[in-house]
This record gives sequence, C-alpha cells and structure tokens, in this order.
Amino acid sequence: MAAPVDAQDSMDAEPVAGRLGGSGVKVVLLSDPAAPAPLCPHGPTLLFVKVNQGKEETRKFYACSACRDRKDCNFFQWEDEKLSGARLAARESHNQRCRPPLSRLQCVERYLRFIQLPLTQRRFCHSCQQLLLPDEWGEHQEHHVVGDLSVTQLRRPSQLLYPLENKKTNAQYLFADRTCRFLVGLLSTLGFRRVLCVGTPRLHELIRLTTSGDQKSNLKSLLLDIDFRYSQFYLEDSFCHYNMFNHHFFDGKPALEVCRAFLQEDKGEGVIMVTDPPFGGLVEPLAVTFKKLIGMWKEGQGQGDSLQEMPIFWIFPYFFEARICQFFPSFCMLDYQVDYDNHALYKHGKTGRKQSPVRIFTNIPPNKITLPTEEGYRFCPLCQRYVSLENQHCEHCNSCTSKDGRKWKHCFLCKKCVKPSWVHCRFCNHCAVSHHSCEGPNDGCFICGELDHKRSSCPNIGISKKASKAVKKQKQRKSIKMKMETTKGQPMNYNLLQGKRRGRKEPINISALKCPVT
Ligand SMILES: C[S@@+](CC[C@H](N)C(=O)[O-])C[C@H]1O[C@@H](n2cnc3c(N)ncnc32)[C@H](O)[C@@H]1O
Ligand SMILES: [Zn+2]
Ligand SMILES: [Zn+2]
Ligand SMILES: [Zn+2]
Ligand SMILES: [Zn+2]
Ligand SMILES: [Zn+2]
Ligand SMILES: [Zn+2]
Repeated sequence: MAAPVDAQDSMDAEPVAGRLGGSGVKVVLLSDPAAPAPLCPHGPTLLFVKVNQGKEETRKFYACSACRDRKDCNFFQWEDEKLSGARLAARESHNQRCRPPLSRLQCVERYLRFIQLPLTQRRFCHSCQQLLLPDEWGEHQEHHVVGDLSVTQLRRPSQLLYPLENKKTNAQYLFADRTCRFLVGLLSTLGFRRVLCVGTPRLHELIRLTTSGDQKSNLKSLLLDIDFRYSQFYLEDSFCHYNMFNHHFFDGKPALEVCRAFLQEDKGEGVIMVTDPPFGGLVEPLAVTFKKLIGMWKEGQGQGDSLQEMPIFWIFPYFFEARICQFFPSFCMLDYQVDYDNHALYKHGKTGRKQSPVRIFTNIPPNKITLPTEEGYRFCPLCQRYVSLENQHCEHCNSCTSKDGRKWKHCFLCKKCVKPSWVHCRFCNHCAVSHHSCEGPNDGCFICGELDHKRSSCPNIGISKKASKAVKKQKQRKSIKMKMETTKGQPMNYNLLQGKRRGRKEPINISALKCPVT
C-alpha cells in the first residue's frame, strides 16, 4: 500500500480504474509454459506492454515483478529479443550474486544458536540489521550495536528492524497497534486457527505473541515476505522468503511445501489469508498469485467442499475496490480504516489526524464482522453490516454509500451518492471535483490515466521509465557494437551496458546477512 497518494487526492478525486484512453504500462498475463519468462533476482519477470492513449504498442517487454524502480532492479528485455550466450551468462551470474548469502537452513541454524545464548550475549547490530553471534562481534565494533536483547524484542522483529519504506519496492508500512490488535481479535473471534500472512510481518508476530501468552488461543501463523531480514527470527515453518507478485519462493520447493502443508492442514479447515501488499504494485499479478495460493488450498480439500472459498482479508486502499472486485467478485469492502505507524497520511481520523484510505476487502460475509463502536463504527440494520458513524444510509440507493468514511450526498441526476465536495457538471454529465477540467485526462496521471494521483507518484513510473530507457540503451548498444566491430573488440562490457548499480541507501553494508533481494 505504498503509492504516495496525496491525502486530498485520495479523498476527493475519483479513481477510474483502467480508464479508457489512458497512457502507461499494462501487465500482460500470459502463462505459456513453452515460453517461460526470463528470471531476474526476484524470480520470473512479468511481461508488460506500453499503452499510449488507450492503444497498446506492439512490442512487449519483460521487467521485474517486484521492483517498480530500476535502481532496485534494472532487468529489461524485449519479448522478441534474442540474447547472446555471453549476456545470458552475465545475467545468470548477476542473479547468483544477488542471492541471499545464507540459505534458509543456515538462517535457522544461526537463530537456534542465538536463542541459546545468555541474555547478556544477545546482540543486534542496527547498522547491519543483523543478530550477532559472539564470534561476529569484532566485525561490528564500529557499528550501532544493542545488547541484552529480551525475548520480547526477539519476538517483535518489526520493532527491531527499521522499516524498508522505499515506496516503489517494499513499501513497508506497519500496522498501528490498534489495527493489529483489532485484526488478531477478529481472526480469533471468527474461529480461524491458521493465518497465512502475506506481507504482514507485524500481524504475524502479534499472532504468535498472543498465542504464546494465552493458552485458549491456538492461532498459528506463517509469514510470506520478500524482506529477507525476517528470516533471522523464524524457524522454517513460520517464514518463507517470497515474492507475492510472481508467487516465487526464493528457497524453492522445500519452502513451497511448507506453504502447501500449512494451507492444507486439517483439509484446509480453519485457514485464512491476510495480505497487505504494497499498493504501488499492480492488482493483476497479485490476483494471479492469490488465485495460485487459493488453488493450493483447494487441492487439499475433502470431496464436497469444492464450493467453499478460502477466506481472505486483502488490505488495500478503497479506490481499488472496482479492480479487486473484478478479480474477486465475491469480495466486499469493510468500512474499517486500517491505520499505520509509519505513514503520516494513513492514520485514523478519530484522533484528529488524517483519515486512512486503506480498507479490508474480504469474502467473509460482512454481517459476521463486528467493528469497534468505541472507534466510531455503528451497525446499520438495513445493510446488515458495521459502517463508519458518518456513513449515512441513503434511502434512494438503499445502502450506506460512503467509501471514505465521510457523509456522502445523493445526486438525483447521477442516480447515486457522491463525495460531499463534488458538484454535478453539466458538460461532463456526471458529478466531479468542482475545479476539474472537463476534458478529463489532464486532471489525472499522465502515465496511467488514473485520476487519484499525479504523474510523479504513479506506481507505474518506474516500469514506464524502464521501457524508454531500454529504447535509449538499445541505440547505445548498437553504436557500441558498431564501434566494437570496427575495433574488433573484446566481449561486451556488461557493466557499461547495464549501467552501474547504484549504491545502497542503507547506512552500512549488511555483511553476512546482506541481501540485495529484500
Ligand atoms: C504495506 S507493508 C504491510 C505490512 C503490514 N501492514 C504489517 O504491519 O504487518 C508491505 C509488506 O509487503 C512486503 N513486500 C513488499 N513487496 C513484496 C513482494 N514483492 N513480495 C512479498 N512481500 C512483499 C514488505 O516487505 C512489507 O512487509
Ligand atoms: Zn527483479
Ligand atoms: Zn554491523
Ligand atoms: Zn445502511
Ligand atoms: Zn444515494
Ligand atoms: Zn451528479
Ligand atoms: Zn466537467
């Protein structure tokens, strides 16, 4: 949920998902096993196509599924491009170099050694974001190291590690305590026994903390996340290094089997998936991944259960409602405002701060979900669901229509409720923000055409830049090739052609656990 959507935009402008006539990039969902996608350090890449004023360009290209900024992963390949053996080998060795320095099993061994240490010897290096074993202390003398790590600190890695807030890749926005506690309480009230946490490290740790402190609650949790730093804190059965944009398990089949066993335990009974993806990410690949996880869960079901759906909480901004429901028509959006610790814009309105636009999308019937009245929610008997206090039941729409928690007003010309600040425009023939341009597209984002953000904060900007950059590079390559041909040159310089990798922003080199794949 990461795109830096301007607070006012996010509350007032109407996002029109997949608006016709837009420009930008689109993911092409093709799964032809005969033509597997090339690999970047983050697993199989995705196929994209540039769209110009609603028209797709003919040439498609592969780019990284996880990073929307080329400084995090600069993979680029035209779909029809034939690579030389040398370039393929260079790519392969680059992918190898980017692999985490420790295997999952090595991380587990380190963890087991660490928890056997007496308290006084348990140290954590903030500079390297790493738990330290005594024989490593020397290398971290100049670093910011803390000692006497308590059991509670070890169990709350999301409070120990600094959040990776880079918006275009990790977008690690952590739940505020009240949201996290609300979620754990809700999951347990609904009777779930296992939670597949996809990109929700703070929820994962709170579930485990709650369970260990309370004999009655026996909620288990498995975390799938791309942030490799978390692998230091968990055994194999509770963390998998995973990319949710391409369903890639970095540790291969054994990790996939951990996930499968978790989903299929008790014939799939009692499991729910909770996910809070970076919202700069594209909905389509996420939906494909979630369908794969659902497929895994379904394989383990008994006969006769095939009509059941795997329960899901997908946490995402409300303006993605249409897109999510396009892939999961049984989902509905709850009014609950998801609150984050480290995101200034996405905090709850009740404390005088801005209202968070982030909601929970679920296939659990909303009448089964109680929202906290003390936080400003009420039950609407007509809608049979909890809604925000300000969300009034409209007798014309026969529904509590507000999406953003404010009171919406009914427009008889549009025949629906609209945001309070909107006015009916007789040129556009529908309601819109008062100072909009009636031509429409100028108001929104130049890249993807959506109205909820500007070009500078477009989640697709990185991918779009990659395509333009690739065209430039190809020209550059041609000219280098021509020069080399004339000088009977040596093999091509990979660094020169790929562009030098930029240095990390993190303070100091993460030595043993340094992982470019985070
Ligand atoms: C918006 S944060 C959600 C964190 C959640 N609110 C919590 O407090 O537990 C997104 C999470 O997804 C993870 N993430 C980002 N990109 C990912 C990817 N491609 N695959 C898997 N996880 C990813 C981040 O590391 C981060 O933990
Ligand atoms: Zn990549
Ligand atoms: Zn260090
Ligand atoms: Zn209602
Ligand atoms: Zn209405
Ligand atoms: Zn209107
Ligand atoms: Zn207009």
